[in-house]
Parts: sequence; structure tokens; C-alpha cells
Amino acid sequence: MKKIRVFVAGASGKMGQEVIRSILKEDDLLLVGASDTRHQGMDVGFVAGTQRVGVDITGPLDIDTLRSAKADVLVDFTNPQSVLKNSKTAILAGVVPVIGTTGLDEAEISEIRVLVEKENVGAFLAPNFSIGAILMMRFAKESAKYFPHVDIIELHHDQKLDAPSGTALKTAEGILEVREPMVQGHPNEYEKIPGARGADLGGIHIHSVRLPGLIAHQEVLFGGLGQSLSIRHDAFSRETYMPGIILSIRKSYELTELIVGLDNFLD
Ligand SMILES: NC(=O)C1=CN([C@@H]2O[C@H](COP(=O)(O)OP(=O)(O)OC[C@H]3O[C@@H](n4cnc5c(N)ncnc54)[C@H](OP(=O)(O)O)[C@@H]3O)[C@@H](O)[C@H]2O)C=CC1
Ligand SMILES: O=C(O)C1=N[C@H](C(=O)O)C[C@H](O)C1
Repeated sequence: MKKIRVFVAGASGKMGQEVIRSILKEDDLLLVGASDTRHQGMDVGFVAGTQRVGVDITGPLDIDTLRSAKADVLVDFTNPQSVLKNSKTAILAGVVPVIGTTGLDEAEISEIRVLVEKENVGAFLAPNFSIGAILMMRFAKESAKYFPHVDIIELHHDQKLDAPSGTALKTAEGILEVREPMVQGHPNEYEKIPGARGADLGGIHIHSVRLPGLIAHQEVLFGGLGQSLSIRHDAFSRETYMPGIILSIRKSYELTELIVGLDNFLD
């Protein structure tokens, strides 16, 4: 059986550790390397609280390390400042990046697309790997055809760097595919404190809550005549992302184009 060779960037992080634990359980996946700014030189199995696996954490990624690991896929859960460089390094090394890190803007995604086409090496990007979150986005897009007035409230742990979340942005972008940009609320409304109405994408207001104790939660709130509709997803642990990540590794390792969104891999 062909084993898919996987390198994990952000190996010491909250997601990286969980991803490593999951990879080690799959017979067709082989962990061939790990990088992080923390725990350098330590065995990843030890860091992720599993068996010793003999893969030590190296520092920030470079092309030679990736090439010598003979990786097929780079799974990236680092941070918004590192993800573009890591993804480009992977593509230049002939390795398909599976990008979970959020915070890439449109121009950066275009840069990846251009490099993918030039190098004929694929890439996969998903702001959310949880099936429940994908369904929330799908139902929100459907609902917006009938309820054009919508606010998004996303709630995350207080260590999150980017706001709004990648999921909130993807939800709003999906809604804007079926409902024209428009002004919501009173045309003469004003903010007594800047930001009171949240971020605005095509009239959709996005509110970002950051509190200790939370993991990842989002409510898409629609208002209509005499009624409202709420679509809510709650991630209570990071295990929720693992089936989607494992599926994406299996579907991505032979890609030669950029694909965005886990929904592309679901029936
Ligand atoms: N797509 C999805 O379904 C999900 C996406 N995410 C996203 O994943 C990202 C990571 O989240 P999370 O695990 O919670 O974050 P953490 O901060 O817990 O982990 C990130 C890790 O990456 C390290 N790191 C930073 N720069 C580099 C680099 N250049 N090379 C290697 N490692 C590096 C960090 O080290 P240091 O602290 O020293 O900087 C840290 O150990 C975020 O963008 C988050 O939004 C999270 C959950 C689900
Ligand atoms: O930082 C997180 O934790 C998460 N980030 C992703 C996002 O920005 O949407 C996915 C999920 O919400 C968890």
C-alpha cells in the first residue's frame, strides 16, 4: 500500500499536536517531518502525547528539509504571518500544501494560485475542516436567498490572532454569491463607539468575540418579517477537524490545482 508522506508545520501548536495524533493512527499516512518554533529537537510523538515516533521537530520550514523528507503533503497550522511563505516553499519543493491556517487575503491566495499553475503542483486550502461548520455555511447560503438581512457572530478562544475568523469570511462570501451587496440597518445609523456594528462585508455585519474557555463557535442570524432564523455551530474540541483533515490529505496529495474549501471533497 502506498503510504502518503506527511510533513506538519506548526507541530507544537494546538492544532498541530492533534493532527499528529490523528496521522499516527492511520495506516496509509506516514509522518515524515515536523516543524515549529517551539520544542525544537523534541520527538513529535512525545510532544503530542503519543508513542515515541522518532520524528524530531525542526525549526521553521526550508525547502531542503522538505525535499530530504520526501514529503508528499505539507499540513500547515502555523499562523497568518508564516503560512504564505510555508505554502510557497512546499510548492517549490514539489509538495502539496494542505492549508488550515487562516488569515490569507485574496492577493495571497492569488499568489499561491499563480505558483501552483507555474509549478504544476497542487494546493488545498480550507478555513474550516469540521463537517458541521461546512453544513452551517451551506445552510446559511441557502437561507440568504430568502432572508437577505443577516449578521454573523463568531466566537473563539482568546489566543486567536486573526479576526474575523476564516470561517466567518467564507460564510459571508458564500452568502454574497446568492445575495447582492446591500445596506442593512437604518441608512442614517451611526456608531457612538467605532466598531459597534462590527466589520462589514457587502452589508453583512460580522462580530468577533474572543474569550477564554471558548474553542470555535459561530451563529448566522437571519432576520425577516416577524421572524428570525439562527444557524449555529459549536466546536467543543479540536477533534472535530480531524476527519476532514485526514480526508483532505488523501484527496490532495496528487492535486495539480488549487482547491479552496472542504465542500469540494464531500459528496
Ligand atoms: N482550518 C481549520 O479547520 C482550522 C484552522 N485553524 C487555524 O490554524 C492556525 C493555527 O491554530 P492553533 O493551532 O490554534 O495555533 P497555535 O498558536 O496553537 O499553533 C501554531 C504553532 O505554529 C508555530 N509557528 C509559528 N510560525 C511558524 C513557522 N514559520 N514554522 C513552524 N511553526 C510555526 C507557533 O509557534 P509560536 O507560538 O512560537 O509562534 C505555534 O506553535 C490558526 O490560523 C487557526 O485559525 C484552527 C483550527 C481549525
Ligand atoms: O483559530 C481557530 O481556533 C479556528 N480558526 C478557523 C477560522 O478562523 O475560522 C477555524 C475554526 O473556526 C477554528
